[in-house]
Parts: sequence; structure tokens; C-alpha cells
Amino acid sequence: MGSRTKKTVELFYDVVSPYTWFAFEVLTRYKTKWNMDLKLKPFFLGGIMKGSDNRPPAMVPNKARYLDKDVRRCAQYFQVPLNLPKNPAELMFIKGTLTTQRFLTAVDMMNPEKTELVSREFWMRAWNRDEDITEKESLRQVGLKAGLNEAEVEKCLQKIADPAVKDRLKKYTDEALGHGAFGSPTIIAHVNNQQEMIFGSDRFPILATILGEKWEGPLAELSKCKL
Ligand SMILES: N[C@@H](CCC(=O)N[C@@H](CS)C(=O)NCC(=O)O)C(=O)O
Repeated sequence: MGSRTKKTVELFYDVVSPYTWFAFEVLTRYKTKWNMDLKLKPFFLGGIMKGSDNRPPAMVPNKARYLDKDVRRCAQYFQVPLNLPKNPAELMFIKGTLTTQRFLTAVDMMNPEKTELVSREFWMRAWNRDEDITEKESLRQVGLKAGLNEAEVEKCLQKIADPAVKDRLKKYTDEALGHGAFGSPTIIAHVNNQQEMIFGSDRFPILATILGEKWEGPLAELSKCKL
């Protein structure tokens, strides 16, 4: 049965991006319903911006004002508990998420069953509770909250500086650039030996069509237990 064959969908993402939180929640909600083999692939948005010669939309003042309103509307629509932090620019442009994404990569390499929970907890900290996601203690808290034990968290923290972890983050970033990525979220749908690249959390009706599935809206009820 064509539509029942598992279809690979890759989500390339950086937790610096609030829009990507919406895509992440929708894809995890629809994973079973759309029979997806969902691959969560942490990349580094800073590297994507550089590699595609793009710049963050919030650097255009009128866009920044619009985005402020737009993400609130989207949060309500997608039923994702986003609260804008007092100073979103601090995480985006001052602190950055290189260490954060390396920690997430280390988790994904060593405890892949925790990738989803760790990712969600990063978004909850940064984009719900206005908490840091870049300092060692913050990473530790995220790991523990996701259910890693002390030793596992310690190992992931140590691995942040490991070339294998740095290389894997770079590999996923380059892979996304190879697909034509210029921002986050970047979604790749593999259908009939074709790869379709989709940018944004606002293209789910299109993704559904590509997958031969039905878009039934944000389906927040499916995720209440997680958030
Ligand atoms: N319309 C998209 C916007 C997504 C978006 O603006 N993502 C930012 C990161 S938060 C980005 O990478 N933008 C690159 C660009 O707009 O060129 C959506 O609704 O998801």
C-alpha cells in the first residue's frame, strides 16, 4: 500500500529558532499519523546563514517587528507554549547556540532516544521560560530533565569539545546546505527516490501533499502529554 510505506522525513533544526519549534512539534505529533520515519538532524543555523550568504530576518527592523507578532500568532495556532523572551537578540546574536547544538549532537550520538526530549527542553527553557541554554549548568539541567543520568550528562558535556561531535554538527549543516537550505526549519521529504526541500513551519499542507497524506491542522491534542 503506497501511502502506508514509511516515508523518510528529515528535520534539520537549531533550537535558536522559534519557528522551528512549531515544525518540530507538528512533525512529532504527525509522526505516526503520517507514517513517517522522522529523522531529527541538529544543524547550526549560524553556519547555514554563512554558507548560504543569508542573514537572520530579525536584522531587518520592520521584519523584526512583524516577526514578534507573527510568532505569537503562530504559537497560538500551533498550540505551542511559546513566550517571547525579554531579549531574543541575546540568544540569537550574542550568545549563539553553537555549544547548545554541539551538546544536542553529543546526546544524539550517544543517547539518541533522548534527542527529542532534549530538543524540546531547550525550546522550553529559551522560548517558554526565558532561561539560558548556553551555559554548562543549563545543558546539565536539560540533560537531567530529559532523563539522562549524571554520568550520561557528564559524558555528553565532555563530548562537546570532541572532534567527532563537531564534525557531525558540521556534516548535518553541510548536508542541509547541499539540499539548498538557507534557514531553519529545513525539512527534506524523501518520496519515490526524490528529495523535496521545504523551508518553514508554514508549509504543512504542501508537505502533506508531497507525502500523499492529509493535513488536519495543528492537532495539539496529540501532544498535550508531552508539553
Ligand atoms: N515563514 C517561516 C519563517 C521561518 C523563519 O523565519 N526562520 C528563521 C529562523 S527563526 C530563518 O532561518 N529565516 C531565514 C530566512 O527567512 O531567510 C515559518 O513560518 O516557519
